[in-house]
Amino acid sequence: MSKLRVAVIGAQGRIGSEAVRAVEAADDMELVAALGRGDSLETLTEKGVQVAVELTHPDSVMENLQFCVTHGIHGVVGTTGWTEDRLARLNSWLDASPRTGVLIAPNFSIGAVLTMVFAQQAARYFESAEVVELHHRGKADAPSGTATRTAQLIAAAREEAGLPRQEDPTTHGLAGARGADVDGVPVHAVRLRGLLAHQEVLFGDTGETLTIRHDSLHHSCFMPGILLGARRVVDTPGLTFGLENFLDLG
Ligand SMILES: NC(=O)C1=CN([C@@H]2O[C@H](COP(=O)(O)OP(=O)(O)OC[C@H]3O[C@@H](n4cnc5c(N)ncnc54)[C@H](OP(=O)(O)O)[C@@H]3O)[C@@H](O)[C@H]2O)C=CC1
Ligand SMILES: O=C(O)C1=N[C@H](C(=O)O)C[C@H](O)C1
Repeated sequence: MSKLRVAVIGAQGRIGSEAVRAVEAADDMELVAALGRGDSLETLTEKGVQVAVELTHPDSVMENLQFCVTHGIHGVVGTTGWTEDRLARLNSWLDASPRTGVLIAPNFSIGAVLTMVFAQQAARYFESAEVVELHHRGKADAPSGTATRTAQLIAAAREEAGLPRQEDPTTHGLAGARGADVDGVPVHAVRLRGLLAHQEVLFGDTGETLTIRHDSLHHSCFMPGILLGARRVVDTPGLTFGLENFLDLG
């Protein structure tokens, strides 16, 4: 069987360099391009790339994906900073290229995906919920894509269960002290040298709290998810949001 022809965009970055090694080590894949800033996207078509793994920057991802989708190259996207407007633009490119698939994964690590699933399950049972995400000092976006997605899932689960929007009793405070409001769920972002990627989801009700914590300790934790995404996206046209869609979570 022929090997999947894969490119990594953002190949010199923290996660991109790890992805290059992971694709090179995968028996069923061939790394045919490793692009950094300033490299021509035409390389992707010249090398016959089937799947581009996009791990760059919120300022770069849209241009890269527009090129990929319009040239029928599938995308596995870890880059964060997604908004409704950006998703709508991506969907319009996909509509015009109906056989092309794009996976956007706010987080490729199994533990982080499970954190989101568990948070979604717990949300209906607690009066209050907040998210704290902690990352390395080099991160461009806040809150993280994972924390944003987690808060959105919690908010949706609360709404489905008929819970009211959380009321904030704060009447005196500094701007930002209560975090960012993501669909009514406060999200707090910490940036600290020495950290990689960590998240705590805090739930509280009368007389008890529940904390769900996940720690990414090395970029290798994202690699099985990236490889799975590359294998699955070629048979999954359109936009898939979240790695959980490619996992058999029951
Ligand atoms: N979904 C997930 O599981 C994960 C997602 N991420 C996300 O991945 C993204 C990258 O993170 P990280 O590796 O830490 O960031 P880095 O800054 O370490 O790496 C990004 C790399 O992309 C390069 N780059 C920027 N623009 C382009 C472009 N147009 N073409 C090619 N290369 C480009 C940068 O070059 P230069 O240095 O010149 O700017 C840099 O080498 C972030 O959005 C982060 O949130 C990270 C980890 C896990
Ligand atoms: O920038 C990072 O490092 C990470 N970004 C992703 C996010 O924004 O959620 C995934 C993980 O947290 C690492």
